[in-house]
Amino acid sequence: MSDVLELVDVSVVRDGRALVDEVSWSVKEGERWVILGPNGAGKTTLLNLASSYLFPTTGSVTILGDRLGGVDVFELRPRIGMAGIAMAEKMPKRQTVLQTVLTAAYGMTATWHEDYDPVDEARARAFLDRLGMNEYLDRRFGTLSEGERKRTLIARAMMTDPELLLLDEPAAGLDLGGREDLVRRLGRLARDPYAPSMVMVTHHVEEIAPGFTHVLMIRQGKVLAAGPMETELNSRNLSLCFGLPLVVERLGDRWTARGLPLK
Ligand SMILES: Nc1ncnc2c1ncn2[C@@H]1O[C@H](COP(=O)(O)OP(=O)(O)OP(=O)(O)O)[C@@H](O)[C@H]1O
Repeated sequence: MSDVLELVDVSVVRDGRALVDEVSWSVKEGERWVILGPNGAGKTTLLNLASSYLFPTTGSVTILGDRLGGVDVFELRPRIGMAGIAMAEKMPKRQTVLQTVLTAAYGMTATWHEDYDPVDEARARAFLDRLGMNEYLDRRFGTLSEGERKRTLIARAMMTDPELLLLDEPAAGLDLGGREDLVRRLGRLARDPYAPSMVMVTHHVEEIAPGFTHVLMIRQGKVLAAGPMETELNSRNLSLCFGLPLVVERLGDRWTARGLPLK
């Protein structure tokens, strides 16, 4: 299996502080990673490196075989799908759901008056259908609920047929039903052998969909644990990661965690 993403001794330093501190991490083809860590740990900074929107201060980042610094990022970016809050903010609110997804095929966020290829439109409809959005095709993006927006942006991220899919807190802000609906859909995607390699940032182990294979835990920019979910996602690592005693349990193909009561 080849590396989809490889970070070697990567640091990102701002104002004399390492936001990401000598991180070495690799994602191989077909793996589905979860990044866990407390607020401010450096999770989004890692995704920004992985999506080529941020260059490291030191160390090397290789994405889909191309090393950052030696490649035209505008050729690399269409090969990476990204869905997250930063992307939601860039989307024109008056654009319809279908247009929001379709514009990704043309590397744009806004629609112009060019004619779209019917093949692209069919693909956009199919991705939206897979994410349960086929009733909303003509709705304006700005009128969608949080969950509907997140599902639209995941469909959008799939549109360029990416080799690497990056999801930044896809379930944040969703109610219980919305979260469970999204987890089911992400689980279907994660188990699809034709789906791209995936990296998902989350704060909650309950949001880990079945089919995710590996976990990276970071704290204060440093890697605390990285490897297969079965061995690395345990109470010891999670407690060290979040800085309080936690118990993590596996229930079937899902995970749950809780803090121990105060004495
Ligand atoms: N451009 C910047 N200059 C200085 N500090 C920054 C910059 N960007 C991010 N930071 C800081 O770097 C740290 C890591 O930020 P990052 O957004 O990667 O964390 P995170 O793990 O995604 O956090 P959260 O879970 O709260 O979203 C934070 O303390 C943040 O304030």
